[in-house]
Amino acid sequence: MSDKIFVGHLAIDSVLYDFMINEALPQTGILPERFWSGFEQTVQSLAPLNKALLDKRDAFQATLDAWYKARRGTSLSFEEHHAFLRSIDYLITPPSPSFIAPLHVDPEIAHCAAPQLVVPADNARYALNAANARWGSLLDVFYGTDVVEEAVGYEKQKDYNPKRGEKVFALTYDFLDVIIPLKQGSYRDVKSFTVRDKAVIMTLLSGTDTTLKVPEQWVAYLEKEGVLTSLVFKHHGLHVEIQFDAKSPIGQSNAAGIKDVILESALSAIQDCEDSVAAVDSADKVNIYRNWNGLMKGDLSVDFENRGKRIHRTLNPDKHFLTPDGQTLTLKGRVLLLIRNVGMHMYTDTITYRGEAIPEGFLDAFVTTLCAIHDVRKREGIRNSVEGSVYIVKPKCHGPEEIAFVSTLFAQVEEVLGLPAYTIKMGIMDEERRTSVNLQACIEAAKESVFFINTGFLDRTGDEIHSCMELGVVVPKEEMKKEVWLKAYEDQNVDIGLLLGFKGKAQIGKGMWTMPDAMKKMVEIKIAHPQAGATTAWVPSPTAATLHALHYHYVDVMAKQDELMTRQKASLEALLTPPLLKRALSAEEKTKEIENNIQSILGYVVRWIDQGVGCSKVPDINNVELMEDRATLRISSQHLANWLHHGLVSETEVREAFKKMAIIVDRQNSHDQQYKPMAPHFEKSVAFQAACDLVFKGRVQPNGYTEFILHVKRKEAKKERT
Ligand SMILES: CC(=O)SCCNC(=O)CCNC(=O)[C@H](O)C(C)(C)COP(=O)(O)OP(=O)(O)OC[C@H]1O[C@@H](n2cnc3c(N)ncnc32)[C@H](O)[C@@H]1OP(=O)(O)O
Ligand SMILES: O=CC(=O)O
Ligand SMILES: [Mg+2]
Repeated sequence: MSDKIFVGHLAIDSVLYDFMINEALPQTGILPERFWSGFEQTVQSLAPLNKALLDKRDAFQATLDAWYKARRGTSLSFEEHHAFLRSIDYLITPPSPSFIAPLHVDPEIAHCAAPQLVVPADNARYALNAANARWGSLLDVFYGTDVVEEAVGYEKQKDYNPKRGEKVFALTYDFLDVIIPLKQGSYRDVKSFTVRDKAVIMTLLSGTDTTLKVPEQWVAYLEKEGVLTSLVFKHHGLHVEIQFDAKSPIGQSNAAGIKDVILESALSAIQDCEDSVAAVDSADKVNIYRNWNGLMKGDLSVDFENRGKRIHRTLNPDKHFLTPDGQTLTLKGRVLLLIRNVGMHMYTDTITYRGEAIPEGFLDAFVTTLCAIHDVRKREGIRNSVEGSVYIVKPKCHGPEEIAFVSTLFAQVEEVLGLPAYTIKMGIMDEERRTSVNLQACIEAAKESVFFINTGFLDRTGDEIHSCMELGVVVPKEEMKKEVWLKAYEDQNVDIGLLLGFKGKAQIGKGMWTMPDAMKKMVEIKIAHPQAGATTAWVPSPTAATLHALHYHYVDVMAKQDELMTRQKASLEALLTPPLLKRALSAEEKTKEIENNIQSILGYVVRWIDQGVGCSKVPDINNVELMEDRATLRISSQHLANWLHHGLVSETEVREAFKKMAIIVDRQNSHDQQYKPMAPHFEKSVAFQAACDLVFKGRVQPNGYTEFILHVKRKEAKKERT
């Protein structure tokens, strides 16, 4: 138990206090007195409003529950449903469209279409890797993933497999031929690349010289001792670097001596303090803040061992090249970092005010912005936002009033920290039903600061199930993706973004790829995101970022957006069509669904509770590894809670399935020395109990959120260990 430091009416945990005084505040120009008094005033003035808005959420849900319950089993009329939602002000009249007007938005957000990486901010090794994920080797991601099948003879081996390498080069040449085409021939026919008279010349195996179809695509190069080592091209605003070293093992495998092809990959990355971390006390919060502070100062580093090798990881420097005219071209070595704060429903006792826990989002907003001042004030060295902005992603807001409230909070933070108005830009997660149905008004409420709208379809699915819990049984989880509300939701987000002038100013983003190892499938499917007009979409790893970057070369998103501006807008009727089951399920289908959900829940929760891991790869019932975080947990737990509530499955069946799947999850984790099995003493496993609570008490969790149960149980597990 750490000590409390008392400042005004605040009682601050000493772990946080020491971090603030010794690490975050120095060099920001903000005196501790100013920080704490501004913080206290904010809590005093805004915490009651925070609470009132949460009460309003509960009141809405109670009203929805009663109305839906009365209509259970009847066919829902859109007109009646619509009139009801209007009558209770759940649905408001959209304001007349007016363009957003954020200023000082970095080019990575405003002008480029590219992948967005998300990373748990509590893991310095991953957090640094994400910051450096701007550049990724195309050869490595083709070679190292299932994009190239491991057919006989083509397997990944301990040493380089040249046969697999040939396939990698074949795919690479195909890509280059499409996006940086030659006037004549193919990259596979090039025996040498040269820079001559401010032009790039490709000499083909036939002896013919050729160049680019569009010469302006070549933007820079590098030479070492008169030998060409690098050529840089630009396509759809993204850079592609071909590196040469004829003496390297890979360079020797091809006539032109190509050592690597490097793609500009993730242009932005979200350091996540929310759904992918397990942060339940001051030590956890400070760990996250310390990583973010190091990223903003530019001095975060980490030492670790990987496959017997010692690695010292720091932020990558910028890259420098020569333009054809002999000028220096500097390209950023790192992604633009954004930070996701927690939602309004989270409270923390890391600081108490007059003895009460405070909204954790207030603490996140103050501390993460304070840390970002280190970057905002920099003029040289390792910089994040060259425009001097701080990008906060705000999750789980319900409707325009809450967005307006967050704007007020951010304005207060700016005032206390002496920052110009709207230094803090807001990323709006469109991931709760009340936000989706009022999206235009939500954006209007943050029009001076909004830098993205993103369809967090995972939380949105959980909220869809919870919102209409009383209406009836929902479809199996997998079938949810085909439901009409989901398509309307995705389309509407793009429609409204375009209507309100996001093009060239802010991102229209799409959700996470949840199968981190299924890269071939991702390459086939995730092209749908830029095709739908999204300027970015989430990926779970740097490898996925490099592969998803291909899609932004194949699709001209800006042209796509122009095309979409005139399409028929998504309908509110479709958006408000609940995903109800309309057919009978076989006993086998039911069992499969229950067991699949329970395996995901247990596999995720056991690591959360016992080891504090907030994001995990967990195999589903078909052995496909899935990314699980609190949003996917919200879906699985709400889904089971719905089936239980409507008697589609019994409590006994679910309890038996929990025990059966716990044995399987224990087996899946048997390689982990730190793992504590749940079977056979289920009643003694805090993790097992937490997982059961999430389902059996799921229906009464506010908005179906999982964090209330998780936090209590994680604290209990931590206490057990001390
Ligand atoms: C609904 C939502 O809110 S989605 C947003 C929240 N979700 C996320 O943020 C997902 C982020 N991704 C992850 O956390 C991880 O990729 C997981 C948990 C899915 C898988 O992690 P692991 O099983 O450890 O991955 P795996 O073993 O395949 O790869 C590890 C390597 O990839 C890197 N890596 C994996 N994910 C990331 C990431 N998101 N950012 C940066 N690097 C990453 C690691 O640094 C490591 O490389 P290193 O050894 O050089 O450090
Ligand atoms: O935050 C993302 C989501 O899908 O939820
Ligand atoms: Mg979410």
